Formats: sequence, C-alpha cells, structure tokens
Amino acid sequence: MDFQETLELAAGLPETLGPLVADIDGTLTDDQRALDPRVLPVLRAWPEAVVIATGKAMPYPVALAEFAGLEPNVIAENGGVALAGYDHPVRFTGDPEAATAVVEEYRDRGYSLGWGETDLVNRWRETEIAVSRDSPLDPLESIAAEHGLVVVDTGYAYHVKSPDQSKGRALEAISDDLGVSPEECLAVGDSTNDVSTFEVAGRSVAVGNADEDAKAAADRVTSATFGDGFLRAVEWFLGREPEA
Ligand SMILES: O=C(O)COP(=O)(O)O
Ligand SMILES: [Mg+2]
Repeated sequence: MDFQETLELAAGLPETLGPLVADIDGTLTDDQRALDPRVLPVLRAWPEAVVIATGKAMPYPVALAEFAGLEPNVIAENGGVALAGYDHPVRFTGDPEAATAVVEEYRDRGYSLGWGETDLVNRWRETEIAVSRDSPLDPLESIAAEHGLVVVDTGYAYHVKSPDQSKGRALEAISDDLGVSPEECLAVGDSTNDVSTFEVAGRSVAVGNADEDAKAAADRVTSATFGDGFLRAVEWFLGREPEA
C-alpha cells in the first residue's frame, strides 16, 4: 500500500468502527524496528479511542501517541502500566521488587541484561524488566520461577514479569476510564504478548510476521507483514477482503 492509498484509507474510516488496540514492535514498525510512517495517517484519523499496547516502557507509547496526534491511551510493560488519557490515574500491576531481585540474581551468576553501558530499555520501567535475547534464557527462567515470575519472549526481548500481568488484563482495567468495552475493540499484534489482547478484544488480527501463538489466537492473519500487515488488518476491519 503506497502512502497515497494510506491517506485514502484514513480518510474513509467510518465513525463507528470501534476502538483500536495496536501493538508497536512488529506491528506498527518495519522489519528494522523503525516506525512505518504509513501507519500514522490511519492512527491519527481513527474515529474512536486508539490504545497503544506494548511491552516497552511507558515513555515509548506515550511519545508515539503524542507525536501521532493522539491522546496517550497506553498499555506499557506488557500491562504493568496503563493509562487512559490525561484525566485518569496511571494503573499498575506486577511485582517490581521480585523483578529486581531476579535481575540481581541473574547478574550475580555472571549474566548481563545485554543492553550495553546505557540501558534505555529498562531505564523507565516500573513493573517488569526486559533482558536482551542475546543473553541466556534458561537461567533467567529458573530464577524468575523461584520468585514467582514468568519470562515472556516477544521476539524482541525476554520480559520478566508477574504471571497476572498482561496487555489484555490492562485493557480491561482501563476500559471504564476509556469509556469503551474490550469487546468493542479491534486489536492488531504480532507476538505472544498480544494473545491476551486478542482474547478480550472483539476482533483481532495477527500480522504476517507474527509468532505462532499470536497467529493461533487471532481471528485473522494477514499475509502482509509489519506495517503493511497493520494496514491490511484495518482494511479487514472495514469489511474489505484485501488478500487471498
Ligand atoms: O518490548 C517488546 O519486547 C515488544 O514490544 P511490543 O509489545 O510493542 O511488540
Ligand atoms: Mg509486538
């Protein structure tokens, strides 16, 4: 889909499509993790609430929302942190002390989080910790289990988090603040951390690059990948059959 077609798609969105819940990495990005600029006109023109739901720390989706011209409706840290707009509190779930203890023990055993000298991945995290996929997974999982936590592999990082922390639960938690019900929502994602969103949203699409968990949980899988897949998902929400 070229940029002109994206503008046409944005201009043709009906008023009553439903709120949108969009993942960032792998869904609004290209294969280099850069934001696909073609998604911006569609996000900005979306007629109802747009929720950016990510495993990243809160400043990332807040900045994305604001630079896209949207209110900051965000789910960050795989549901550990959630906010609906400017007039509601930030809601937290998770066990940050346990996540910190896991990291300390992981480091004591000689492993590193793998993000280099200046770790911007965890700098603003409040409920979970993310570890590079270049670092060893097995010891991370066993230490996490000792502390009652789980490790989720999004394809972009290992996230050490509480088992009851998920994007889907966070969506339920802020739905009153948003003034929407999760069943009205249209969700797009690419990874196992989007499965909980797909379970509570009314309709869900996994983009073509999605992992097997996300594909299995979604109502629909696009053959297009990354930002292209997101745009095709929007077409499907509009009732079009864009692809075979
Ligand atoms: O932070 C990650 O590992 C993945 O982020 P995402 O949920 O926006 O895809
Ligand atoms: Mg993703």
